[in-house]
Amino acid sequence: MASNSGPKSLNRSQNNGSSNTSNNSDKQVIHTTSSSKSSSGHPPVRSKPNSAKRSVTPNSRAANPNNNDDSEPARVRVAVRVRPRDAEDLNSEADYADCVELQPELKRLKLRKNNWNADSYKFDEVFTDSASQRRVYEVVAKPVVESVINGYNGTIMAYGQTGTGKTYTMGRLGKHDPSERGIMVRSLEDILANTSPTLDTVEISYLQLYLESIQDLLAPEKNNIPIAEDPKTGEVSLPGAAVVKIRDLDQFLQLVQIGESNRHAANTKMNTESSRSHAILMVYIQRSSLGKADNEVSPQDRDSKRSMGNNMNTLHKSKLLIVDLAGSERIAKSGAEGHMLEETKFINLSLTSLGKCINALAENSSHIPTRDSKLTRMLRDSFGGSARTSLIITIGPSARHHAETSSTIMFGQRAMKVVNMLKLKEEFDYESLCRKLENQVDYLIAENERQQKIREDDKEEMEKKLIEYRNSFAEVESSLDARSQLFENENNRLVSENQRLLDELKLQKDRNDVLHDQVARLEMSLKQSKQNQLEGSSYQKMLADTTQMYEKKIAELMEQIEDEHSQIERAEDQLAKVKQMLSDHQKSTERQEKQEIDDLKDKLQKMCQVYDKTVNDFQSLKTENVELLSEKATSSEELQKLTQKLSAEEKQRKHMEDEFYKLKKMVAENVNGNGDKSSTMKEINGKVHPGFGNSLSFSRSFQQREAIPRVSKIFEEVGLEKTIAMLKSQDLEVQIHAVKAVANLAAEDSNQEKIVEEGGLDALLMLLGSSENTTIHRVASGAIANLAMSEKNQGLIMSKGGAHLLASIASKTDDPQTLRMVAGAIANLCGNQKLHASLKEDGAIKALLGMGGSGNSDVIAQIARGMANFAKCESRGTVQGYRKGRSLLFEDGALPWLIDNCATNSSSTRRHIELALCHLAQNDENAPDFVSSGSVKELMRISSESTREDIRNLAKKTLKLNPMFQSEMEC
Ligand SMILES: Nc1ncnc2c1ncn2[C@@H]1O[C@H](COP(=O)(O)OP(=O)(O)OP(=O)(O)O)[C@@H](O)[C@H]1O
Repeated sequence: MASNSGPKSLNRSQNNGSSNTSNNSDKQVIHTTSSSKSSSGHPPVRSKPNSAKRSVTPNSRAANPNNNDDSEPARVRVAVRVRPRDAEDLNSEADYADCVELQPELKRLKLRKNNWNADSYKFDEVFTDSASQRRVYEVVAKPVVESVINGYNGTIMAYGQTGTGKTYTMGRLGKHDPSERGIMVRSLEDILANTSPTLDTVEISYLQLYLESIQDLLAPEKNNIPIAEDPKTGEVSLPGAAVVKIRDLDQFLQLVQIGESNRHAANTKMNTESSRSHAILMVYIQRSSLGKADNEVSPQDRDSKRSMGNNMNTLHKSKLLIVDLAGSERIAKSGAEGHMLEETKFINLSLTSLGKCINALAENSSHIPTRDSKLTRMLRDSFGGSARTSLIITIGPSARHHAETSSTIMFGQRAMKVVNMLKLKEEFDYESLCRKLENQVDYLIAENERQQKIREDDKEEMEKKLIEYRNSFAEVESSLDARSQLFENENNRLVSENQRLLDELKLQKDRNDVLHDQVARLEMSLKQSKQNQLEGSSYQKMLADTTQMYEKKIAELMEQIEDEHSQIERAEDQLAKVKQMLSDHQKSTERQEKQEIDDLKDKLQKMCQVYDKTVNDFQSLKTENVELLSEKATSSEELQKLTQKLSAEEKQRKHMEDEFYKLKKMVAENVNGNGDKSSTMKEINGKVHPGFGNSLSFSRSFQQREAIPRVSKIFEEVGLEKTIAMLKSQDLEVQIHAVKAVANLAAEDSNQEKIVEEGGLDALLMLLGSSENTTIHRVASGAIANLAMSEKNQGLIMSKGGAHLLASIASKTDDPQTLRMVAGAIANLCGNQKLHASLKEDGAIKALLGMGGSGNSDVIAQIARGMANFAKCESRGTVQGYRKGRSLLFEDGALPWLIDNCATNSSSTRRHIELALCHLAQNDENAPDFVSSGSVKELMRISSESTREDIRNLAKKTLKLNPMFQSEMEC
């Protein structure tokens, strides 16, 4: 009930006109604002009357969809209840029909005006005399109770004539029969069931307003309790009243019982049990949002908590007033006198005042006379305020009280027009928050002190450890410095050592290659020597024949001398002696030569062994580079020893030659005395080739150890010209001896020019073309190979069809030695770029590659050398710009041959092949062949795996410069 001093906005009346007729009442509107509300228009409350366990409805606080600042309009709800007829009514044979006609299904009540006329009134509910206490509670009180539990203020009030059942409806305790329990008990039952005994608080005050004095029914000594009003909110409170916290329903029942006993009751004529005071039960509920799970707190509460920075305890404070008004009877009718009259006046005063306020509210008056009585002051919030209010008006059935009944009905009708604005009251629990913060501060202070103590205790220990750590760190640091320096020194040493080893390795490789070439040549010489050795017997025979021829000539001379100087016996004797001496010496020489040959054979055998050992050593050197130095030293030492031995042998041989010439000279001198015949010998000696007998290279000397004494005699006799002429001999044996002699001479550079001049080259080529003898082929090819080392001779060989002849020989034989010689000859020719086209045209390149089919490593080595020579010349020509076009080698299948043989075990051969590939790859016009044949991979392998750094660099450079190779590498 808002007063003029209260907020104007809270004064609302439903402007739907009068409801005293059925037509008007149909226009009434009941406002509902929440979909969660029950059918009665209020949020549901779970009722557990018989349950000892108290629980909170999870969503009970979500009833108000509006936020805290919004108000919700709610009209005062009014129900009418008719008391059953009592004994007096029965005695007077009063009938309802004489006064009211109930239409509960229509929620209407007809008040009979006379026998033919009645007024119909619409209420929110109409209870007949048979309505149960439970139903009345469910319909009238429970919605208000739910609202209060949810934080709104609420009022449930009974208004009616004395004896019509107000106290029965509101205050019945039902101690013996729970079904008899009235609204007070049932309300507390629901409140306790839906609040938390630990988090929420339920308290009550029980008062009566008697003679405009507020008395405390729980503390009767408290009388005339003043009403306090908050000037800002208009909140009414009774600070002097006892407030008792309710633990359970039994406690509440006891308290109410106590209060009832203290309630003043006076007999009146109308009702000896009549209540002469307004009884007011005030229930205070305080609910905390703390300690609840989010699903137990309404969204609004959660939002509110968040907006407060969380952890702020939100308190919902609400108040329920359950008012059992004193009876509203007429003074005259009640017959009250004296004190009772005074009571009645005050009762009527307060009720009249309440009626006026309600009328004013119903008529939307600007003045609400709330201050006219303490009752209206106390109920200020219940009518026109922020509380949800339900009013139950009680009427009797008797027509005798028609006027009171009518008055009561009209009171109820007017009350129905009052609309309150419900407002959720929420405040923060600063007290508990303060307590909590204080506790937290205490805890933090204690924790801080504890931590401080721990830190102080640890500080000294930490400082000690810090000093220790620093010392340790310094030690470690200096140790690290020392180790770092050590590592750096060691690293530098290793780097330089590595570089030195690399240099040494490179040197050793170079030496190895040189040595390998020497060994190859040595091997070739040895093989030739072997061959010569095999043919030694023929030379011996020839020597014997020669000797025999000399003896014959000597004999002839002697006969001539005898004929001419037969008389000179002394001379004959002397000659005989000389002859004897010569004979002896010849025999001796033969023995010596035989012995020499045997010795040379032994030495050759030993040398072969040394050679084999050297080869083995070199093989080991290839795989174990570490042993290279020692092995090479051994080999070199052995070779040096052999060279020295051979040199000694050569000296010995020369010595024997000199002795032999001396003897012959002596013979000659002794024969003719004046040396006339010596001219023949001189002539012979003069025809000896100037190079013959000169100091030769190691290999050359070695080859000639057996042959030279005999060959020298041949040349002494026939000379180079005749020897070359002997190449054309019909006698195969002579041809063979001659070709071998020429071949031996051709091995020496200084002899080559002379050989060519004397027609040796032509003769050799002729032999290649005409002879079918394998030895001739092999030896002649070898000789041509040697001659082909000279650029001048290369041109001659080619111009004389040498390449074609060599190719022809290659196609005829499968003798590896012959093939090796032929391949070597062609390989030498390949080193002359001017001859390339002819070589190709003459089939020499094809023949060269074809010889690889022999599988002989020596032949393959010569082919590889030829390819390298050819490719190198082409590359040089291309770079210098005098050559263009794709390599001539490719047409004869050189590239696949090179790729196929690239993995050879021979390092020398492999090096030649790698060189050939790299040179070929330098010509851009060869690149498509490389790409299409997949040979770029081999170039990539060479660039990273070749044992020769210069070849690796050449391959890298080639790959880098050619875009086709680059794109192929990216693929
Ligand atoms: N609905 C009811 N069912 C049965 N008995 C009832 C009912 N209503 C009232 N009574 C009985 O009627 C009598 C009067 O009721 P009650 O004392 O509650 O009236 P009242 O309106 O409170 O009167 P007063 O204003 O004088 O206090 C009581 O004996 C009560 O038990």
